[in-house]
Amino acid sequence: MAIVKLEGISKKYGDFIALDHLDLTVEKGEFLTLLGPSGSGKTTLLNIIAGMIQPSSGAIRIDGRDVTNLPTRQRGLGMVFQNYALMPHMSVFENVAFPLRVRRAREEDIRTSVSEVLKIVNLLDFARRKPHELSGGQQQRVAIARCLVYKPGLILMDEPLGALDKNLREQLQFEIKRLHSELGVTILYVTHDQEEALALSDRIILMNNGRVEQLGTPHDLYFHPQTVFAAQFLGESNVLAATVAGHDGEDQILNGKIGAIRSRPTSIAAGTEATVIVRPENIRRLRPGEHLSNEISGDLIETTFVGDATKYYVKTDNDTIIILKQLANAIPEDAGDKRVRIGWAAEHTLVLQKNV
Ligand SMILES: Nc1ncnc2c1ncn2[C@@H]1O[C@H](COP(=O)(O)OP(=O)(O)OP(=O)(O)O)[C@@H](O)[C@H]1O
Repeated sequence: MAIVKLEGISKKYGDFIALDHLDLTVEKGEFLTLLGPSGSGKTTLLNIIAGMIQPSSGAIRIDGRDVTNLPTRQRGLGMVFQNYALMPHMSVFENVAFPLRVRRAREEDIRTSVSEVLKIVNLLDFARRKPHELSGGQQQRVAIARCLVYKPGLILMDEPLGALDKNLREQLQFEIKRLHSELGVTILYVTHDQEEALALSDRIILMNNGRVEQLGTPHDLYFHPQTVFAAQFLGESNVLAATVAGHDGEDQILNGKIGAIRSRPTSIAAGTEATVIVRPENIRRLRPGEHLSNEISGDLIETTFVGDATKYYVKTDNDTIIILKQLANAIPEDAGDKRVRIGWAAEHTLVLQKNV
């Protein structure tokens, strides 16, 4: 288990700033995910920690030791990448044994350790096969075993499941999560897949243009996004412009194009322009006689079935498109109507200062 500390890490390519003065502490035994769109700096950061890219400025400490100028092999970490990089002419056993042979381990210890990790990744019966005789998911498990075999305290994973289909990804996500809790190793994981980040991580760093947009638990990022970017990157959002008007009883009132919007009180002063965010899954189609703090009428212009849920696109009478999502088994009886009334509770209105 390792603690990683990054202090003021920047990386410039000519005039282009790929990473902008980044500070970060990865706690011992933590599963921390770097999430962000393509080009946001995730791989650059991981490669700087690995020692494969030199930062333009800043320092990296692993377990208190300044490793900024140390080569990769002296940093005491393991790496798993998207292209498994297995040696094609070697058996599964020999691929996994390789890091131990490089470290000149004893033959007997090699046999014990390799068998142990192959058992952990459920590949003991495949030890004699060559990589081309394995599926993509099995090959990736060999790559993970090869990393685990020398028991690094810190494992860096860059889109390790990127090449796999959805079912296999989910299966291996589960296995990686199990390995993490069983071995107590610190894992730094790169993905651009928000669902994967939410499913695996203790904390997520959301990256945007070489900077940390938000750092927090999956729950924090999903339920308390601090910026419109965060709200739109994790999950879906309806984003509406509004101005804080004042209070009515327990609610704060905002005025937007769709009319008055009710939220829980915030510290944003009356008269301030704000951005209102409402998650599609928090908006419901209302049955006759049913009421919520926020209600709007409109025309149902599109319905999309997405398997476990149905998405409705409603055009309000003031020409705003609102998306709502309901579990597939929760479709109201009047599902055929074009004219609909939709609503959400005040506690589901998220209010952000404008321009964040
Ligand atoms: N050697 C290089 N020279 C110039 N620019 C580079 C170099 N390597 C990376 N960049 C730029 O730095 C930025 C960050 O790249 P990086 O690979 O870290 O992004 P990423 O978030 O991992 O993206 P992806 O999800 O597509 O892998 C990108 O805009 C990229 O074009």
